[in-house]
Amino acid sequence: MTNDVLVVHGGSPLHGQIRVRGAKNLVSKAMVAALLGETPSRLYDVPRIRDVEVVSGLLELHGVKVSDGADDGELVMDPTNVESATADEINVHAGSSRIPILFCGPLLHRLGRAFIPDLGGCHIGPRPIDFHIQALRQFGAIVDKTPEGMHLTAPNGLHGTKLELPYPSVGATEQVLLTAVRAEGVTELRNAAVEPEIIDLICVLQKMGAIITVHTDRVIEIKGVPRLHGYQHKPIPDRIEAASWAAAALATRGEIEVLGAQQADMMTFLNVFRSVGGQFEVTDARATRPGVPGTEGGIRFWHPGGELQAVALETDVHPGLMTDWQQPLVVALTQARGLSIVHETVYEQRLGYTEALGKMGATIQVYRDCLGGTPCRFGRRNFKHSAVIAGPAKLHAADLVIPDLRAGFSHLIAALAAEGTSRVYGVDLINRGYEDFEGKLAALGARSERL
Ligand SMILES: CC(=O)N[C@H]1[C@@H](OP(=O)(O)OP(=O)(O)OC[C@H]2O[C@@H](n3ccc(=O)[nH]c3=O)[C@H](O)[C@@H]2O)O[C@H](CO)[C@@H](O)[C@@H]1O
Ligand SMILES: C=C(OP(=O)(O)O)C(=O)O
Repeated sequence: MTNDVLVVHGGSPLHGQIRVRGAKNLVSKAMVAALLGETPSRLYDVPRIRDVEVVSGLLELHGVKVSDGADDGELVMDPTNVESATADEINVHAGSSRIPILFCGPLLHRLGRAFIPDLGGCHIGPRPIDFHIQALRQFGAIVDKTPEGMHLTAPNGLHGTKLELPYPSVGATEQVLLTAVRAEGVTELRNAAVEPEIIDLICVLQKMGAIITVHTDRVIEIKGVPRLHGYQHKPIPDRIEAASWAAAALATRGEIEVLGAQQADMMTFLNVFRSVGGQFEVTDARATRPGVPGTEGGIRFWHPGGELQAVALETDVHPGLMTDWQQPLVVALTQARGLSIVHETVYEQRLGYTEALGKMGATIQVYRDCLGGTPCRFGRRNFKHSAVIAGPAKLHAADLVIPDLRAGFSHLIAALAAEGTSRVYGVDLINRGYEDFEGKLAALGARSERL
């Protein structure tokens, strides 16, 4: 049995090189897409994270054979037996991830019915699924909600439709894509999410035989096709993990090269990183002579010495600043001189973790008002979704309990930046989205051990 507590001896800069693999928020969706194909799919550079295990388990319950390919990180998914699977124990996956909701369309296409257990994922707000259900109903699904989950049928099949999302939700956009690709007729989705992970999922679906057009202004058009085949795909790298390590370099006054990190997907983050006073260099991949391996590209992030500067920032849908970058960045902002303002506009309860940073010596005040540029959906309601961070603060060690994935990583960074020895409880949650983070910490010279 593993002990879920990491003892972190903080106060030393992190230095070194680590590598990020395929993005958690693409890989899990690409795995679901494999269900839509009639032949096996291959995904490369898949990270060993808990969410991949959960989705593998779900696919297997539905009759997809999931196995490792010849290369490290290669996953082969063979969906040829889906029609004969019983999926009896689907409820064991209740609460473990948000991905089950994306099985609706693929299962309705293949089996004409689906059961979706209660969802999990990070507790960062109520996370309703009303857009998903509305969209599925518009495609022709009958959705019956019970206390254990959702039962769906499509007695007359699924048909293309015109939809407009009330907010450009990533999950609801993926729901529409995964349903529309094999629905009869054309689907037009307005106010769609256009995160790089969505575009990469569209690439996967196109490789499978789908016909999808991404228009300007968040409009996506999908022409349904009767059948799809398997794909081979190397996912976009994990830009959330890359930014998390970048923030760790800044908060600990260190230097980390993140191999695999891609500038184009991180532009907004890089602008903030530079505005705070962090420095980075994009190290492009270089080929060498034939027969000699080239070097892999990435981004090197470092603290240049001296003081960091306070900034005002607002999270938003793409191309805005990702909400998942917010928590690691805030730890770095505790070290910046002046008052930083953070307005979280994507999730209404994603600042709760700042309380623990306060116990470590950070000065952070949270507000219900929309501080910063634009009023958001959460203004004048009871959500503490803005924060003012006064720095620089001297962080000291503390006992911390990890509340969710990104907040967990930010607690870890805070413990690494703080003087003294912290105990971080519930650290296994970080494995949900960060591959071998303990190995990477060791490679960067961090001093930590399991209790
Ligand atoms: C596994 C995965 O990819 N997770 C990411 C995905 O989550 P996820 O897909 O769950 O996030 P969404 O983009 O759907 O959520 C954005 C906002 O829309 C709201 N909403 C969403 C659906 C719905 O039916 N009704 C509704 O009101 C949510 O409560 C939230 O306030 O995108 C988020 C926003 O980039 C990221 O933080 C998560 O890391
Ligand atoms: C919120 C996140 O993930 P999930 O949607 O899987 O809970 C995240 O990756 O930070």
